Amino acid sequence: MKLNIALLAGDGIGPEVIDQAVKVVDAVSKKFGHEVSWTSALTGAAAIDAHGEPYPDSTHEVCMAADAVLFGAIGHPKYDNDPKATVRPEQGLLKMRQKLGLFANVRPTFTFPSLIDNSPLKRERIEGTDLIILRELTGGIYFGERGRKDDGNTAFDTCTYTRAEIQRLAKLGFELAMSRSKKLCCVDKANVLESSRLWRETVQDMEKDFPEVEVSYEFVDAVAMRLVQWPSSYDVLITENLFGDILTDEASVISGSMGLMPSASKGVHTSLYEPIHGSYPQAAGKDIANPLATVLSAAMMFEDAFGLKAEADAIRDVVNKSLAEGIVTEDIAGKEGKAYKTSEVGNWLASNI
Ligand SMILES: NC(=O)C1=CN([C@@H]2O[C@H](COP(=O)(O)OP(=O)(O)OC[C@H]3O[C@@H](n4cnc5c(N)ncnc54)[C@H](O)[C@@H]3O)[C@@H](O)[C@H]2O)C=CC1
Ligand SMILES: CC(C)CC(=O)C(=O)O
Ligand SMILES: [Mg+2]
Repeated sequence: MKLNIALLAGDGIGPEVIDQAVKVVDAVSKKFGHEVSWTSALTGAAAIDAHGEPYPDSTHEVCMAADAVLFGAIGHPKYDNDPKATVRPEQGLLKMRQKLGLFANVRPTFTFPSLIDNSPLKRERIEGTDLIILRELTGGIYFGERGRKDDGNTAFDTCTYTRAEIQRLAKLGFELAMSRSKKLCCVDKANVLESSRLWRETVQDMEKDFPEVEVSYEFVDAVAMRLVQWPSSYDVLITENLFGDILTDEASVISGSMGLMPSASKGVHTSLYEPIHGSYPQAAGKDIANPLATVLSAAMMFEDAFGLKAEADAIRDVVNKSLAEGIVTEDIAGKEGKAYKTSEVGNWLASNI
């Protein structure tokens, strides 16, 4: 099979973790007889430096022409520490999600058998965790009207959702629940927010179309607590953009590191695969970041975008093997264990696949 993949490395550790994913994708493709064609393009601060904007049209064209997009991360401290910057890398991420119509971000949270004791949470709490947070990705407060009042001292951001936006995300959530344990949790703040009340009302209306799915409705503040208290009690959770962003970083603690959690962003025009973490600027250029979240995102790409499950499983198997054998970066190795470089982990994965 010919696999046309757009490659957006981005900023910070993005290029380093993407390099490892490319090695693994090339290795698994070789093993299974696929031909990979990579087309690279700039996003984020790298694109601002080269083109003056963080998601140039040329990058969009590359994404649209590809069968799938593999993305690293964007973000640079020079913008993070300058609140007055008007062009920012993150605008590129949002524009990319919007222009590609990537409305559903599938973020699984799971544990790795050999890492259970790496989590700061107790083994008995997290064992058996296998949940998916389905985060709405092109609506809500990240895309709503925002600004400053004339006095400059009052700022506002608006959270807006339409019924149709909620329905398309919730439909995926119900379908996902049907393919798993038939349990769905709608996470909102309907005791306060009108947009959350529309979420709840819309999901309640959809229940009749999926009578086998047991739906619960929980407030986001309580979910933030229960997620680390008793994560294995959840299966599929659906939620809006901001809540999903925050809850998934929190949930990564269950697995043991932010550097482990992959995601798939499903869309109208294409699908994009990306780690849930950011550009981790403190580690940029040091060859220490964990590449596994990006490698596992590539596994999701094989399964979802190309329907190649055996290839995806081969990647997951070699990742599990690397963890079991201690071929891990410093975030997992801890103070006593041997820490491998990002590139060493990538090389090991590619040669053991
Ligand atoms: N999708 C994206 O491109 C995202 C971009 N960002 C951007 O990234 C920049 C940094 O943001 P932060 O809030 O510091 O989030 P971050 O996710 O980059 O890093 C937070 C912490 O998570 C850990 N971490 C993240 N990735 C890791 C990896 N691969 N291996 C080991 N540990 C890892 C590190 O302890 C790090 O300090 C900002 O400019 C932000 O806007 C943030 C989140 C997502
Ligand atoms: C710019 C942010 C919305 C990026 C982020 O934190 C994420 O997508 O998880
Ligand atoms: Mg985030």
